[in-house]
Amino acid sequence: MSFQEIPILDLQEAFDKSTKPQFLAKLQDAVINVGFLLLKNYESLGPTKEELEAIKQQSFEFFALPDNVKQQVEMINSPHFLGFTRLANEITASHTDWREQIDLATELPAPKAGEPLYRNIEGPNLWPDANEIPNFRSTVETFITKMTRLSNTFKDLVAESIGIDPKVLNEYFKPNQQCKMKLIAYPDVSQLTSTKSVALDDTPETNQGVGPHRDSDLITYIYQATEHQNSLEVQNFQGKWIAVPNIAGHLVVNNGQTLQAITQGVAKATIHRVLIPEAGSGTRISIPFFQTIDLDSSKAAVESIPKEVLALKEERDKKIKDWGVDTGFQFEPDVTKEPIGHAVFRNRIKSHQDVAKKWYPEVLEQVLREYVH
Ligand SMILES: O=C(O)CCC(=O)C(=O)O
Ligand SMILES: [Fe+2]
Repeated sequence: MSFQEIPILDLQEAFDKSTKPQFLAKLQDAVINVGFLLLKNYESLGPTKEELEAIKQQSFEFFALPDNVKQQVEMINSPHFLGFTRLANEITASHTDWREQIDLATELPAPKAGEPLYRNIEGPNLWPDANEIPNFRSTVETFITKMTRLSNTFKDLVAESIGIDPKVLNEYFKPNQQCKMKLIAYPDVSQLTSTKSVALDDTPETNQGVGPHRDSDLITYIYQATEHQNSLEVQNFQGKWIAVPNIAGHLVVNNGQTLQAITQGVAKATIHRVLIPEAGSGTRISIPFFQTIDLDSSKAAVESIPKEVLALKEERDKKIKDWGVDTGFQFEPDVTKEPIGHAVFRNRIKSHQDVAKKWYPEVLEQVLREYVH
């Protein structure tokens, strides 16, 4: 039977010699057989309770800003796919996502002319007007700093749990590695009655906050900031949707396709989705942080994975094959052909076609030819 619940891990167990083996065993099982876990007791590296509360407050403030203020930082103004996406203007799995969001990242300069196009994934943020929301930038930057620190340690533990020397993983990173994040607001269904879908002729009857997808990054860390339950769901390998419990102080951690690719498929990038919050439950705020690797990396998968670990992967995949469940089209990285940035860039183009039309019309055309709705 495929997983029926999301395992909970206590990060402090990793820092005590007597509990580390059991921590790594639980982590290995989560990474190979689930693709998701809940993480607690991470404050020594990650954000504190107060810092989480602060970013939640800034999210509410940001989404409450007048439309014209939010639209000053609309993603269409950024060749780096950073900035605000208005409600119902994003597509996943051929349907409208009933959410609004702002994409933010480690503050980096834009690439120079002549560099590969995909390096435009990196660049400066579009910060909302500080007169309107004065504490926004500093709160976001603190959050990025803390999450970067936590994720740097956590990826080493993930590597260790599947028998990879963490030093090998470090070769996929560069100094000042970009990390990305989003503040997302999912209005509850009662707030969506007069809203029109921008991208497609769709209605909230799809119940799609965000459609089924795999993340394309290395590892994602999600802070479910409001108390909504039964919103974020994970598809187990028999096709059953399992709700990710929302427990105060626990971060959701999940594998992305990059981790899957560089671990020879040992780590599974599990499909997940978000449902529209129930009427009267209020707007759901969620804050995912995406740990990414050097876009220029063409380094193939790690070779030095122990046989016992590869055997666990085979065992899992054999069952998935028998169950016959997998869905969704996405550009999957194939580092033997192109640097990882190639696939990441094309996934951004597919998700934000209006931005792509303005900045990369030719690549958009290619992407649309390869991708059938
Ligand atoms: O809203 C959430 O909790 C998760 C969102 C998500 O899966 C994503 O943006 O990739
Ligand atoms: Fe996701």
